[in-house]
Amino acid sequence: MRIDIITIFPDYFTPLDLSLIGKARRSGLIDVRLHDLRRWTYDRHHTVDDTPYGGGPGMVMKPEPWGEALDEITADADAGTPRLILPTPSGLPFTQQDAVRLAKEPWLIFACGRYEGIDARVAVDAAQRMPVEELSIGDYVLNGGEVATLVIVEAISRLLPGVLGNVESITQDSFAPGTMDNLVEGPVYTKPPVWRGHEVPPILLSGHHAAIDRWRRDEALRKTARNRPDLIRRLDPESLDKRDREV
Ligand SMILES: Nc1cc(-c2ccc3ccn(Cc4ccccc4)c3c2)n[nH]1
Repeated sequence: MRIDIITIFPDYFTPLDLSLIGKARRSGLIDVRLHDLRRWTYDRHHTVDDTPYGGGPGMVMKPEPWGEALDEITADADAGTPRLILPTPSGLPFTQQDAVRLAKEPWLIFACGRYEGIDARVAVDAAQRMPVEELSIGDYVLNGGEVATLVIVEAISRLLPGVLGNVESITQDSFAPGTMDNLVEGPVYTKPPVWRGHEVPPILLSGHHAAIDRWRRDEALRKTARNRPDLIRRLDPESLDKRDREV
């Protein structure tokens, strides 16, 4: 997968050199390219923002640098058609299902806005040449799109074949399609069996794998009901067996 990130703060993305994503980049599994938006400004101050039409507080990002940046980056015709991702508080909620869907894309471009956002015409113009998605990572306001882009890139990259050593752990993720659809995962434990007087639930040391799987599903249902009753309401009753309904 190719990922282009356009930002006025490229240093925000040094975390993508670390850990599993860093390893995936070095092995060529993911091709991440950072672009400083100011490269497409030509005035002495490399201006990327201006006052909002209609008045109001703050500044808006000018359309010209974005248009030229996207033109140059997408001119790389042999890489296929990219999908443009625009993090914004007003976007569609980004979910695990979106991560699964976007992990299948060959090329993503992330436009990291700042100030009060990017001139709306940038998304309209880009949509004439590629699919554009405005995505929110949650109902809180950040100062720009960089942190949201890091979140989305990590959620997608960990699903790419070869990035995580243990594929199994993906299927047991919270919200993972299939067994964990709309459930959060339950508690996890490791050695020692007793720590500060706290015991690991004996079932997990029993070796009875069917019973262990049952216990884990019960705990996932309990934790989902406690922390995410909104997800319980979304559960397809067909996906619940008789035992589930007793939890
Ligand atoms: N889920 C999520 C995404 C963002 C986000 C993404 C990109 C930008 C670009 C500028 N801002 C600041 C901003 C403040 C207020 C109104 C609009 C924009 C951004 C915030 N916040 N929260």
